[in-house]
Amino acid sequence: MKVLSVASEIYPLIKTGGLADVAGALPLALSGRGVAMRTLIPGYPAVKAALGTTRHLLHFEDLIGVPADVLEAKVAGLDLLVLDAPALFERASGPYLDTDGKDYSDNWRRFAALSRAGAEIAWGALGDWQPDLVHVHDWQTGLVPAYLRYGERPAVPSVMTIHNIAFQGNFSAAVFPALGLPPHAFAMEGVEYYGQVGYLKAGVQTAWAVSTVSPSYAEEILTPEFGMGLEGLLNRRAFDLHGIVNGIDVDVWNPATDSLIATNYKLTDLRNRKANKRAVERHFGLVEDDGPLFCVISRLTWQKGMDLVAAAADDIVAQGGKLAVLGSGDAELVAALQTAAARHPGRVAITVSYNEPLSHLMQAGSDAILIPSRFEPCGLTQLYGLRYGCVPVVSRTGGLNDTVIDANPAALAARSATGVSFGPVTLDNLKRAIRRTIRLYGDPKIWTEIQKQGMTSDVSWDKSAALYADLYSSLLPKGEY
Ligand SMILES: Nc1ncnc2c1ncn2[C@@H]1O[C@H](COP(=O)(O)OP(=O)(O)O[C@H]2O[C@H](CO)[C@@H](O)[C@H](O)[C@H]2O)[C@@H](O)[C@H]1O
Repeated sequence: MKVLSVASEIYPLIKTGGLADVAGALPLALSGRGVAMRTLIPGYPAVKAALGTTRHLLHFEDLIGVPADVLEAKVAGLDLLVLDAPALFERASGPYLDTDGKDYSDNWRRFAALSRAGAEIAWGALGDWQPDLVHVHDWQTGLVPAYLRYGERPAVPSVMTIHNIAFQGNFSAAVFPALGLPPHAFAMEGVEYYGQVGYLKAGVQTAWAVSTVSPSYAEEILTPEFGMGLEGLLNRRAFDLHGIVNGIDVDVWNPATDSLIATNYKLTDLRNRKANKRAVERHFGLVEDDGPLFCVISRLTWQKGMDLVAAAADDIVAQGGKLAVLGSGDAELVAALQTAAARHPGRVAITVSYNEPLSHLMQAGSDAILIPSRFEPCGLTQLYGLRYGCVPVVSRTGGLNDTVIDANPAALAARSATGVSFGPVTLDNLKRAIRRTIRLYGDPKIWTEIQKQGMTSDVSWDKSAALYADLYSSLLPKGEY
């Protein structure tokens, strides 16, 4: 089966969050299941710099107002189609934001162009390669299924995956005429969304199937609390809505072979984690002792409950713990965490940056990772934590709920506990969960058991890749696959 994936970021070429990890891992996970996936991504400077040999496949004279080309390249086992449109993608700062941290004012055009190119390729523009199905991710590619639906060309099945419903890509109705959709597409059953053009809404409305990245989150987004305005439409599409939990690339994230950590270790020699703990403490300027070391690796946002982490820091320290934070994001939350660090030199520290190698070392050396998200479609850092024996302390929501087994008395007795979970998300409940974690840490036998149970839980893509392959097959003409 041939599948075109369209995504606005992909690991290891360009990454601002979990979407990149999934877009990069899924093609590899699916290749053993009879799915040949090619991924269309924008030609940002970082992407073009990583390409090596390319082949020119396609030229657009006017792709939503600009000329563009499609190049083919193979990088890190990925079969890439790169949309080379310098006017849209060659920018000095990140994929979505300018140097002041504001959305590029032409994001509507940039991602309409990506989507339009995806639709043209789906219709066979490459000539010798036409996909059987298109899989698109998040609002940046939400117009692909809409173009396919309104294109008056042969139907192509599509799957739209929601990684984060908080980002919806809503733009003024004034951009609609430039999108190249027929006038009747600007309607409730099309791309119109509360008087605007909604890219994610368009995708959810017009894709053949919709998925999100965990079963719990697929239930949650049917409610007003989590649906963020899309719950009505999602309820209408509930039969076509699937929750498939993310996996991780267990080769990239393997403590036994990871070259980004200080000392490699396996389940059988967890004592080697200590050298990594010392390395984390040194990096962050924390005192070197055996008290529990908590870490955070996250976008610093309200979604991720980072205000609560800042408020819980005093409690961690009062109980002999330490806290190392790696992240970037909202200035207010950065300031709150920096203030906590200033209150507790040597006990609380923050590195404000995006640092992939450091994130590996932190998973390898910290005792526990705090993830008190207010909503979490899946979450990947708890999966990395499980794989690295860094015990996840998570809120009971979305994918966190589906992937971490709380160390309650029953789970401890059954030897199935893999972390600590709490809910609802309040400061008191987070503090209670931290206290419980520190108590568990105080009993080395139980703690090691929790670590080992986490390290042996299946966080690979195996099961979920099979579910995606089944979902794709279910959309193709019967008997074809
Ligand atoms: N400062 C930093 N330095 C280095 N690495 C950092 C970092 N900050 C974050 N990361 C990394 O970025 C990724 C974040 O992925 P998450 O799944 O936790 O959240 P995100 O909200 O981005 O993804 C959305 O999409 C994913 C994919 O579906 C869902 O799991 C998730 O719930 C949803 O919100 C992880 O690989 C993490 O290690």
